[in-house]
Amino acid sequence: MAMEIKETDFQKGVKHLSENGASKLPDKYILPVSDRPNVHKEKPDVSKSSLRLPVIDFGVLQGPNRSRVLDSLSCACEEYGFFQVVNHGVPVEVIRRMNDVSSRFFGLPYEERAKYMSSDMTSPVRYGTSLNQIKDSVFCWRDFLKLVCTPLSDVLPHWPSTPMDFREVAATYAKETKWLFLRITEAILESLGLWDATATTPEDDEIMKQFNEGSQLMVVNCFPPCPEPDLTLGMPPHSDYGFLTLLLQDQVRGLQIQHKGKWITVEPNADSFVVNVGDHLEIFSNGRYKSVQHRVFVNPEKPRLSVASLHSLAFNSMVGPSPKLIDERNPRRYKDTDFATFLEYISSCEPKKKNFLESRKLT
Ligand SMILES: O=C(O)CCC(=O)C(=O)O
Ligand SMILES: [Fe+2]
Repeated sequence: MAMEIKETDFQKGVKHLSENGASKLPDKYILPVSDRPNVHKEKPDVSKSSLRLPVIDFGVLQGPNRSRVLDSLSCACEEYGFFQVVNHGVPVEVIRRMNDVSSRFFGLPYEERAKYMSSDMTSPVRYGTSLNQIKDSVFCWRDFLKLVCTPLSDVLPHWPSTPMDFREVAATYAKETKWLFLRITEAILESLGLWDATATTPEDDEIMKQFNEGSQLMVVNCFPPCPEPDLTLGMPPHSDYGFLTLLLQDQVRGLQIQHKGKWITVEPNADSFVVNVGDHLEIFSNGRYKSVQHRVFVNPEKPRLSVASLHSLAFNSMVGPSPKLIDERNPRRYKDTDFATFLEYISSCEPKKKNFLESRKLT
């Protein structure tokens, strides 16, 4: 790279570096050999290293053959911790507009994006780079915009005001994904024997009320082209904190999940949502459904964008294994947890070196 790169440049993020013509990856991003993605050098044998996630047809789920889809759903959550939802009912136009406004946001001049930078983890909007730009010793090749979505009317005035249609488009997208999350959650609870779509009880209504009033966070991830993608990652291995994540990824490959001890690339599928089990659902299901580690590799030519919508119970509520899933054969496997415990845990050390879920396991 022609220019000399200073710490202040790293803090400005990877969009800034890539726009300033970085032709070599700065040391700040170079991972130890054992942590590198290893996907660009070898010509991947697609059948071995990539995967089409189990497909959940949402239209069929809402019809007379629901039970068949519930079986596939529970297999997917047990075996992969990931599935894709097709025929999901979120209008294609809502998705297209969200992708479009997100890329226009990242196309704004750096100064405009930087208005939303904050080190306050609870801020309703937070723009930044890497995973934790204060603590990470090695940076990852990712910029992000985090939007707290609950309660929407309180947070909306804090969201970016440029591009002009940002708030309207992102709020519509947030509402649509919340609706889909609630319907998928009903199916997940039913697949665990904890909810019945044909005969809901006051107890069922109460649990869905808690999810309805739960918290939602959206993260727009921007992965610009990277000069030496073999040496770094867009996101290091992690699991998602909440109950479920609904992920919109574009047509550029990048997402990999841990499956049978290997990193497997998830094949993008247009117009579908990738949904994954988060730490809270693993705990709530007493270990039956798996919150699986995943990571993102980056690309030498193509920019990649993803929008993750993360859903959990309200920030102050406790999550523990459902009493109905604990018995003599299945003893309680996790301690109860809440958001404060999580924040305390991740701020105690470099996040990617730690595994919150492991710390919740009873041995
Ligand atoms: O970009 C992706 O495919 C994954 C993003 C992700 O894992 C996250 O935002 O937690
Ligand atoms: Fe994730």
